[in-house]
Amino acid sequence: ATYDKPDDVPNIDWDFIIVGGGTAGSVLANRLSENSQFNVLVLEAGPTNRKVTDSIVPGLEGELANTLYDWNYTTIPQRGLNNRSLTLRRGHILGGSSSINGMIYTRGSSSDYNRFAEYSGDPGWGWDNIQQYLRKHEKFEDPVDNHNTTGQYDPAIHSTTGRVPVTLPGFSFPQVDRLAIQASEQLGGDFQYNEDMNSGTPLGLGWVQYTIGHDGTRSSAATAYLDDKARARKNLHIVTNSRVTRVLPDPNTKALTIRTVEVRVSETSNPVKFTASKEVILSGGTIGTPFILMHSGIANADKLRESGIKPLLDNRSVGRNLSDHFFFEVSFNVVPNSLDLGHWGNLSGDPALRAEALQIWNKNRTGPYVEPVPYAHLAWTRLANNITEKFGDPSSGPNSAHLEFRMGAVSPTAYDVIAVVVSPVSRKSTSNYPWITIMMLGAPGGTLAIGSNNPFDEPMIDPGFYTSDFDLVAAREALRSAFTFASAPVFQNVITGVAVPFTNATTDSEIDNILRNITGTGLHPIGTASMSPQGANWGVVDPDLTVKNVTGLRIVDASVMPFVPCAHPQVATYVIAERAADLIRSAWKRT
Ligand SMILES: Cc1cc2nc3c(=O)[nH]c(=O)nc-3n(C[C@H](O)[C@H](O)[C@H](O)COP(=O)(O)OP(=O)(O)OC[C@H]3O[C@@H](n4cnc5c(N)ncnc54)[C@H](O)[C@@H]3O)c2cc1C
Repeated sequence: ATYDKPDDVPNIDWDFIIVGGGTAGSVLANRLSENSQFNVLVLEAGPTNRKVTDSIVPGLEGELANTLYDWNYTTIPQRGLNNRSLTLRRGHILGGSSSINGMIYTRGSSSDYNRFAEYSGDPGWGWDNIQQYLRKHEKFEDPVDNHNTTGQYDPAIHSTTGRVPVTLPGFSFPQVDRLAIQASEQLGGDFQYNEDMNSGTPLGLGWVQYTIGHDGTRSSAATAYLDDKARARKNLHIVTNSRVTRVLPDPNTKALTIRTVEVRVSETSNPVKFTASKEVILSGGTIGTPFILMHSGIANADKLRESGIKPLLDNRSVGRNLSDHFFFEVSFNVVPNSLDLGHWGNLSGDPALRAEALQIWNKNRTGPYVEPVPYAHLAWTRLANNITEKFGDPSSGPNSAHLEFRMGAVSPTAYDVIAVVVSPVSRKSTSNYPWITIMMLGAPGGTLAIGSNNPFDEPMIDPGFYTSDFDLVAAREALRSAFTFASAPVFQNVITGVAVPFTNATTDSEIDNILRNITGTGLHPIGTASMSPQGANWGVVDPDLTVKNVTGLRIVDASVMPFVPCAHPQVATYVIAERAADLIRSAWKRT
């Protein structure tokens, strides 16, 4: 059943309460309620995903920014970015960020998962073991336009029996696609063709895959895991517009036990409480989960006291270790009419064309709106060894990338350039948890946005881009690689030169200043409630994702990843949630 306010929820003995019906939360809701013995309650702060056209139509993804469906976070001014603040979008809707994201489907490298396993001491997070969860999660389908996909992906490594529809681009500019493939053939090396970047070895250039179905609609955790069949289960109850402000301790137990949540619809509404007999599972995401923990008194006790919050448990890792990707765009001017974009050349700039694209999508689910901005190819590359030797290697191993390039004849603002979007994988410091980035509870000498103890205040988010030498060196190298790509002979009669703002930049310091002015967040923050080995005195959760030194509380979302994978992280999030469901079910089978 679904409800749109907590007051309507019937009085039931809950086994599990899931906080956040986002990417991971929706997976858990489905998998745990497969057992009809378990009563499952999902509390989601945002509204329903149903009938939200901008979420359903892939081409309208950009329209979701800064709406009711977005938490609309802003980072604190970034020292490394000439003091600019960045917008940090997060889904505020059933399905969470999977309902508003860019739908790019990338698994990362095998060593990304093997590093999770080694770091946590649990081989279950390794690449071999997660294959079963990839199979449960993915449902590969033919692309919308039914084109011949031979050589564009490797069917042997994809599942057609999971829940989330995934496909290849179903709308393309064939001439532009040929240019990318020819450039790959001509350049080889970093840009050599990789038939399927989701094999565990992502390096090279290949075709992008999307969480979009054969029917040309977005597949999200909500559409795939909270479908009509799941919603009809008598033991699954989903309530939207319900913001969890705190989790509360059981006053009757000696050891810290947390199975109660406090919910408020608005800042002025009365709190409503729900209690689970088995577990409360936090799936509020990389920002939402540590935010709830902090307001509940689980974080650095000194910082909590400074904010007027009574500490329950002193855990200095909560909210730290945030890692994200950063990105910038490099555009190249082209010879007029050298790109064959047919009718759609000015899609992003012409409202009439956009209306037409939507009309076509509505009529038969085809046309340019079957995709977000149509980048047909991605490339994943590594930095040179002399750089990683000097600055350390933030990647998980030699088959893992440092840089991602998204290439196409499109940029978010124009279709008449060759655009290469570059996402260097951000630096991850080598020691444990030094990279504080959600500084909700105070930077040294700073003031706090939640010093008021008000869970409706904004968190202070600090991704810390370009505060280490590595970041700028990596970004400069990424820019050089983009130039290398554009120098492929196949572009000789197409590209006339790099566009603004890089046109006249020659020295490192000029380039650095531009990078500081244009770099944004890749929208991939992870790690603020990271897993660590069982019994470690750092980290937030054990490898089974139970919160350290607390009974009854688990965390399942992107915040538990100790490292950001060399990938857009939704697949890793889905996989973590699928495995977590197994861990939870087996934990409660034994009792
Ligand atoms: C605009 C955008 C584009 C992206 N593009 C891509 C992409 O193309 N490919 C890719 O792989 N990844 C992409 N990502 C990242 C990816 O979507 C996320 O990493 C992933 O979905 C995170 O899943 P999660 O379960 O951790 O959090 P979320 O999916 O964000 O779920 C958290 C849920 O908890 C709810 N919540 C939070 N706090 C509370 C509270 N106090 N009470 C109740 N509910 C609460 C939220 O409303 C939300 O529904 C993108 C993200 C964004 C925002």
